Amino acid sequence: MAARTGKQFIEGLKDDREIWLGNERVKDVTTHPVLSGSVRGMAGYFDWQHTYADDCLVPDPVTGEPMNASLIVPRNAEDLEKRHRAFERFARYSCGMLGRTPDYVNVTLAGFVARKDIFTAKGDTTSYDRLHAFYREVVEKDLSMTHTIIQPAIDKSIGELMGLNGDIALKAVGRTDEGVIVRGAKILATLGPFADEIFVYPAGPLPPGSPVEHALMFSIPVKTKGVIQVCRDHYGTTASQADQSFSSRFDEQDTYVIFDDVLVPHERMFIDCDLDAYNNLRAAGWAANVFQQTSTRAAVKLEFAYDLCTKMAKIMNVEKKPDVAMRLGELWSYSQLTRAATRAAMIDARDWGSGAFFCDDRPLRAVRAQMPGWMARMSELVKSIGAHNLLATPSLEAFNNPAMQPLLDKYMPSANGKDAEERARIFRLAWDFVGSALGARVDLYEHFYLASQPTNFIREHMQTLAEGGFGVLDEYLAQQG
Ligand SMILES: Cc1cc2nc3c(=O)[nH]c(=O)nc-3n(C[C@H](O)[C@H](O)[C@H](O)COP(=O)(O)OP(=O)(O)OC[C@H]3O[C@@H](n4cnc5c(N)ncnc54)[C@H](O)[C@@H]3O)c2cc1C
Repeated sequence: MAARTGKQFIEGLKDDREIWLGNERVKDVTTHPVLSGSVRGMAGYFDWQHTYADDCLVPDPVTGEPMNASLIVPRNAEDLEKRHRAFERFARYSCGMLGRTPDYVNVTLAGFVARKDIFTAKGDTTSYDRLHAFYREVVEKDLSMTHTIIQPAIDKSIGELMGLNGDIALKAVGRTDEGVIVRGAKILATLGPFADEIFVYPAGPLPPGSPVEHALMFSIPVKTKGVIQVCRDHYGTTASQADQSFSSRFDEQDTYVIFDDVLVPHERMFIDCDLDAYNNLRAAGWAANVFQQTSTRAAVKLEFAYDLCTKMAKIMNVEKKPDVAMRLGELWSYSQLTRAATRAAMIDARDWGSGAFFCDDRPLRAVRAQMPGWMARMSELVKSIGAHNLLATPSLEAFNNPAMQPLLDKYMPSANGKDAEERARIFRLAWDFVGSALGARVDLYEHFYLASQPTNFIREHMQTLAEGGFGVLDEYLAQQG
């Protein structure tokens, strides 16, 4: 089965996965009253790839069947261009509100597959063969993957694998003929309850001297015995799509994952207690590969925010008022800087080794480091432009009520000649975007999903320091004689 439909995606979720929501073990995520709206939203993504097949699907080079373009193993500029079109189209499905549509982890996996050299550095191809076989399974079954890669550092005063942190962190604790037994936790797994596979791979290098048992990379079905997912409160609602366009469909959920003595079959273990492979993988172009997807989503989301804010301003007749125009221009600049960085990164793409053709990572890393700040500012701008109007928003169902409708039409119209219903629709959408419970969660997501802003700034400076800076100062000083 190649590129699935929404219906096929939903069928795939009907199993005995262990998902806890509050104190309830969810029997079936697809029919659960609180979660089913999210299932519908994610099913829509799978239908979307067929609706926009020209952008989202490419022929699988092995079978010729349609395949999600995010699974292309990138070998040249044309591959990057094709998958860029898919990222763009997928981001437009939710206007960037869904951070973890399956193309995110697909592109990660395809990037790892492109770096065969890292897995075969010691002359053994077993790990790579397993990874490649898994990749083929993802392509042919169009599986949806979550990833969970961060150690649950509970005590932030010590290292991520020290003391209590090390006790809780995921590690190999035993072996059988069938595979490796793993125990411990990881944070978080966005999309976890709605994924087919849970993919664990290196988040960053482990400190020198770390126990090798933590150096793991594998993927297993979400339904595997012992994989326990603890949900946060769900912010998806049962409201109509018209009233809460995002919250009714796009809460992708974030779970805390416990691996309670889980058997990982050998054929699904890609890095088995190998510190070198673990520590080298991320430096082998991970950011250059994945940030093409994340920056494309960010650009779409920022452009959506610009359009939304401009529409709100027009409804109030203030789109040319200097203080509002200044804020709209600020928002525009974030969106276009993100676009420009993505395009520049694609233009300067190169072979990173082993024929892996990834973007130039520098513009993408720069944008990534800024993005938590830009997204926070975006939320602030939506709120400052929308102001009280974000709450003066009758339900769209109220317009069907003969007693309410004339009142709403008379007292809550737009300033620009559009009707009251249009006004309510736009301001409701804006509130759902940044002010609802889901909006607050998405704000947190943007702050942390690719590490916090301080972590990014520090990392980029340290890398540039190690590379010797830009050389501009030395060149100038040399001119002075
Ligand atoms: C909604 C959401 C979804 C997520 N989904 C996933 C997922 O699907 N898979 C996954 O593996 N992980 C996921 N994560 C986890 C994410 O990877 C971590 O949150 C991330 O690694 C940051 O770690 P942290 O939360 O401990 O924050 P930290 O980076 O420790 O930051 C905590 C605070 O300390 C500040 N700070 C950090 N370092 C410094 C410094 N050096 N100097 C000054 N201040 C500093 C930060 O600004 C912040 O205020 C998700 C997180 C969120 C919030």
